[in-house]
Amino acid sequence: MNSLKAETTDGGEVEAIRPLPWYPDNLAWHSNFSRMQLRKNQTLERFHEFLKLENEIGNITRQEAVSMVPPLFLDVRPDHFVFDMCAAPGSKTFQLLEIIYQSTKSGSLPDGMVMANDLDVQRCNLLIHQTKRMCTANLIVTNNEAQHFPGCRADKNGSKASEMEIEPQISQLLFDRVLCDVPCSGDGTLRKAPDMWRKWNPGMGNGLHSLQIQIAMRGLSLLKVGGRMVYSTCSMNPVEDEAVVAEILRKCGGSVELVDVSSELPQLVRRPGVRKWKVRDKDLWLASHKDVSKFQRYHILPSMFPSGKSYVAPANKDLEHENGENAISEDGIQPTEDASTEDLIEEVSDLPLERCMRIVPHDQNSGAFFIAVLQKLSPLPAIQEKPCKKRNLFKKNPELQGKLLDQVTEDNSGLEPDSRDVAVEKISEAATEADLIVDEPDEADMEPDPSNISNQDSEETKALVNGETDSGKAVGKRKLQLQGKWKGVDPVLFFKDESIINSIKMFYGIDESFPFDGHLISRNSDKNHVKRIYYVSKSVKDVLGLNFRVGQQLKIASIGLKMFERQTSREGTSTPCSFRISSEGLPVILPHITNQILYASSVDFKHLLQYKAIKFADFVDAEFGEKASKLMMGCCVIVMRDSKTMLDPTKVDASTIAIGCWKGRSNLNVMVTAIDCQELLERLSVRMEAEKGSSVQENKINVDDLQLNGASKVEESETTQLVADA
Ligand SMILES: C[S@@+](CC[C@H](N)C(=O)[O-])C[C@H]1O[C@@H](n2cnc3c(N)ncnc32)[C@H](O)[C@@H]1O
Repeated sequence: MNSLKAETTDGGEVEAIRPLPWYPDNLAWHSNFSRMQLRKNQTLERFHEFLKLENEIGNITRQEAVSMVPPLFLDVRPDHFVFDMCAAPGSKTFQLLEIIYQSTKSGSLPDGMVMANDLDVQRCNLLIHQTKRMCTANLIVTNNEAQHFPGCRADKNGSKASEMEIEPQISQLLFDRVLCDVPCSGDGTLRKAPDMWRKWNPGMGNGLHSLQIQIAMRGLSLLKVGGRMVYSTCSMNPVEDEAVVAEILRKCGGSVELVDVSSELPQLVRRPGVRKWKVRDKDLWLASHKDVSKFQRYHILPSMFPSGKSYVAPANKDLEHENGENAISEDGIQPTEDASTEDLIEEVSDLPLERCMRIVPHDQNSGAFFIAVLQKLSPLPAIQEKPCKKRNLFKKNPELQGKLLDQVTEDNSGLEPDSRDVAVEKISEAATEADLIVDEPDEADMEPDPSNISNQDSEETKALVNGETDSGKAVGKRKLQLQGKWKGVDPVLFFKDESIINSIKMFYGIDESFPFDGHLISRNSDKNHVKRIYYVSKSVKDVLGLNFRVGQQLKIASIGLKMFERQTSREGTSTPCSFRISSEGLPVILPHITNQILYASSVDFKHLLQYKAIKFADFVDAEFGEKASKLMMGCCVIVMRDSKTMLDPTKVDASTIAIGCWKGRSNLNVMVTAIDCQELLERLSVRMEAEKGSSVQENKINVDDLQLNGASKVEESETTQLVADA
């Protein structure tokens, strides 16, 4: 750290890395070094290399500073079930997992979990890659439309689902916390993405407004009463921000509160949300829905304005020219192309939107972000709890349908002759805005009746966690789903092959305290060809035990922690257990392994990492070599001996260094990737130096200062941070 402080580049003082004042426990750091400086200066280059390595391993995450704010306002606890609705590429998901793991002892898993969802498959893959570094059994990654995220029903027949807190009337999985970081026009990133200056136009925000409302509403319907949801965008456009928040507050009619969080994170400089704004459509400023012409009416919605009020044009009154240019409102206000904003009478919202937060770049040298914290006070009005079907819209209100249809047909006299259907669709939208939807789920949305599921089916059904269906009649369809044949998604199956599970338990001497039952997952419906076995936490297991609604498949892209991998034996020898322990899973199962485990001196451990394979006779500690030669053929675990493990070998914690090896006929082979070996060697040299009591040499970065084994964050450039794995 001191060497970084002293560094000068290009003749000028370079500010050393510093903690972000608003991030709790100094866990986020900022640095002003440019990429050029990091490359040119030798000390900084080493620092850069260190950052890259630790980022790859998952000890540090580089991230936009303000992008880390929304999870902080979620007030997440380790036992929380958290839903990250639009999660890719996953920086906030990683942060949420870190918080959940914060006070969890090594070798045990937190009680909570994170469900991270994103619609975009490729971005989902980035998210999976990003969160893989966390090595967590408490994560489900899904690939669904957030606004139609499947609901699920509690299994009333005593499955684990019943242990979860489920609102009885709604009977679906509910979350303690929801992060709703919606897709937005992204103008808040203009500083770091100058390209945005050319691409941006106000239509981008207008086009996203409805989707943002739908996603936020779905988030609130999946939130527990008493739970918190954070709505955020990296846009400063009120149409995507305050207008969305105002509309959801109106729709929720008192069941949701916009929380005043002015006393939380006091060092974060923020500005209050706005209560008045105008809406831009192409080159027109619109102050109220009154100003909206009939041609604009289908993309400029009442909810975009501060009052949220809809003004339907009076019949037979032509409010604008045929070409739709200059709209004249009922008040006679005529916005023109060069209308100045002062000419228009502004609406002011009567909602406490000043409780929203606007973070602007020039306040604390960051990107821009909008954040609103919402709390669910009571169940939402029934109408909002389920996604609605437009075709059922007027089932209970044919009169209204007739009235609106007449009006639309009249209003749309200029439309193509066959556009009546389009018009009906538009009425549906208008009615949705006016909360006139009659919510009647059609058959495909009906919940399966658990009493229709036989015992055997029930087992099978529980085994299938990816898109269950059972109406009693639809067994054929369900069988197909059980085999995981639906498009593009691997099935998620509980792994129950007793012979394999027992061979693993016996071989590694896994003690009884380690819960296997129902925690193992495979993604291959052919039992004989299971290559990987994943481990899931109790929380994830419980979610999988729920019955997701018929027709609403939960598309699971990734789940749990890769714990065991099938290993064909080397040297043609047979081994009693065909599954090796994967590096990712090792920290979780390590405290429970009693066979095939040895403790090596730091010197021998270092040699293993350096040379990757060592003959038994070549170990410095001959006794260790002897013990290694007596291990069973196959996978084994080598732990680095330190003062703690010397006294009690079962005392492993976050600082314990262990690797998977292969015990062959004459040597031990390391089964760790090259990058992991490199990181472990770095860590080892720091540890060995510390043990020797010697101070760290000059010009060498003290990685402990940077909290190598967790917990530091450093900003690489103006807008990039490094977040450590807690
Ligand atoms: C602002 S980004 C999310 C950033 C993310 N929370 C993070 O911190 O890394 C918005 C994400 O929403 C996704 N998205 C867009 N439409 C969606 C939808 N209908 N349902 C779910 N995700 C959607 C996009 O693919 C994009 O990854």
